[in-house]
Amino acid sequence: MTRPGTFQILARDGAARRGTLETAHGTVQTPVFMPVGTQASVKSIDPRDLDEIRAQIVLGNTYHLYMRPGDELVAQMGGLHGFAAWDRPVLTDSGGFQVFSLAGLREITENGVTFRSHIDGSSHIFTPEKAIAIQQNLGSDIMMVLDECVAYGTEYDYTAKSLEMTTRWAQRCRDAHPEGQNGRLVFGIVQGGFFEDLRTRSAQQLMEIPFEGFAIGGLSVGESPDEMRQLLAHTAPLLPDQKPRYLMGVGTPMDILDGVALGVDMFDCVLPTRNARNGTLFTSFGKINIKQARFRDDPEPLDPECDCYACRTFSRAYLRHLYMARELLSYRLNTLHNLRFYLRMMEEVRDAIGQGTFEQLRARYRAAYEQSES
Ligand SMILES: O=c1[nH]cnc2cc3nc(NCCN4CCOCC4)[nH]c3cc12
Ligand SMILES: [Zn+2]
Repeated sequence: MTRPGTFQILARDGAARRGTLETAHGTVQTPVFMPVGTQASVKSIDPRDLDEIRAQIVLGNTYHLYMRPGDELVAQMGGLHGFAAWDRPVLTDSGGFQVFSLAGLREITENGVTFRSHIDGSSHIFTPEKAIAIQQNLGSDIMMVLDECVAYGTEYDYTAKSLEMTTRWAQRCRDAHPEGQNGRLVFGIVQGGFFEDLRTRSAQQLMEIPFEGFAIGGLSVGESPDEMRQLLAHTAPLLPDQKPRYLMGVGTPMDILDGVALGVDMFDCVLPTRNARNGTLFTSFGKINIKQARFRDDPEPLDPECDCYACRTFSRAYLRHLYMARELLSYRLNTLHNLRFYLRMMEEVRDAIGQGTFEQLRARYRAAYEQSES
């Protein structure tokens, strides 16, 4: 087995790269989209479904699993792989972002972030060492450092100080899980808010530390699509060419294609699974909402170009009925379809980079997604 952490670039098309990333639970073909399984489950579908739609790697959230059922219990049950019967790679976020967006009464000190549980109000602290220890208990293949994701609009001085602390925390995370330890990987996270000089400083500091990959954090936090793309265009090329680049929390189909064009290799987002549950479905002809009356007696498959179980088996009329009746099957079929849409798009992306036709692919999706706001 090739050493975990090995990242090979197989083809390039402009700044877009097609590659493979080795992990302790197998090889990941990049660019890759990671379905989000916050509480050790990708909501409403099971590991057999994930296999069928050809998901390669899923994301778990450290904060949620630490809170419930507890990382010690997950470790006892064989880590996320044993607990959730998923035998492919898992990436876990470090919990920092969720603490800032979910937990109450937070305080940030050099040692870490203290907070109150959003479930029962009990108080806790995440230090860099604790964040890594939790992810080790979860059996994560790719662990994220504990970082401070500053809110959109944070002023320069605070952002500058924060990125310095995030770098110190990153070093402590690497020290807590040295390179190569039991085949698990640790990724640094670039911060620096929306200031290009601070992004450069954060990237330069983090690249001094031997991470197996680098994430771009602090984006998709309420900024405009143009602001995100501008910061991405500045930051992605700063990161080591021979290491995977991961854009956290992104995004719409067009955000992902634009990210690939700027040299990003890994993505995660709740959009396909969250939108599935409110009836918003991604198709090769744009985004639709299945509850619209026009689908009431439509006998056609949701998306004739999609190979998922929902599109092979049922009509739009049936999918609309299930949604209007709030049948649980609606969540399952809509989720299967939306995730398959994202995963099939990534398959097309990887093929297109290999053939030098990525820009044509991007233009095709833009034609379908420009008008329906992404
Ligand atoms: O700096 C970060 N550090 C560690 N984890 C993150 C996760 C992140 N997730 C988002 N955005 C998620 C935005 N979603 C878009 C769809 O609707 C739900 C929110 N931005 C993120 C930034 C970070
Ligand atoms: Zn489908």
